[in-house]
Amino acid sequence: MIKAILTDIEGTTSSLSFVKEVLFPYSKKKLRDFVRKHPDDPEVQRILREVQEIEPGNPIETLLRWIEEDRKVAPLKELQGLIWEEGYRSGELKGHIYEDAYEKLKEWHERGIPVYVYSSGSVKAQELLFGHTEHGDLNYLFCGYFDTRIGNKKDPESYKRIAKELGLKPEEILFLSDNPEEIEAAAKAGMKVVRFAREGENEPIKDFPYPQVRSFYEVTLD
Ligand SMILES: CSCCC(=O)C(=O)COP(=O)(O)O
Ligand SMILES: [Mg+2]
Repeated sequence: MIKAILTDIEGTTSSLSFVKEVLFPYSKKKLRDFVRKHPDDPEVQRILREVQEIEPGNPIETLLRWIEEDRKVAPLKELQGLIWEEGYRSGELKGHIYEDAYEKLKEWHERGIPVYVYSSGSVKAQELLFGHTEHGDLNYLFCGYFDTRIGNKKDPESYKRIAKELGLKPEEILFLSDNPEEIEAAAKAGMKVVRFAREGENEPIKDFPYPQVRSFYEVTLD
């Protein structure tokens, strides 16, 4: 029996194009200035040090390249969260959520089914996105958030760790994602899984051994 739902963001609750064509370019455009304006901010300085530990050299150039390469690296994701915060607060950014995701998440919330988020975006970035949607602040729909600090999304161990943190068996959790490698990792850990192939974003994969849907309306908890 499913006791909790764990959902990805990009390509699942929210559109790929919002992340790739709005959020990523925004962080790329603002990164240099943001770092320059925060020379004494301990969090920014800690992030820059962590970047240099991963890759020695100029951390700003490294971060800009990582954005281009869509690297899911914790310090990049944390810095992006800080940069996006300014955009959300000024109203320049609005978090995207698909209508079907909004409706189904609301329904699950009303039925008392706990929903958690697991995204490569930092926890702060996740809360900002859902905190600034056209439906207002939707963070009440979620019981908790996980990012890559718990582990890589393509590693089955990350899903076992999440289940342990939630005090549940992996088979009691339903994981939703558009990424087939994440789906395979979660299934390997023992979770129930559903892959999202949203119209115009992803195609269903032929002979994929797990269920695939076009929207949240097709997700059932039996
Ligand atoms: C939290 S919004 C930004 C999403 C992001 O930075 C990203 O890399 C998307 O990762 P996901 O795991 O949600 O597909
Ligand atoms: Mg995704």
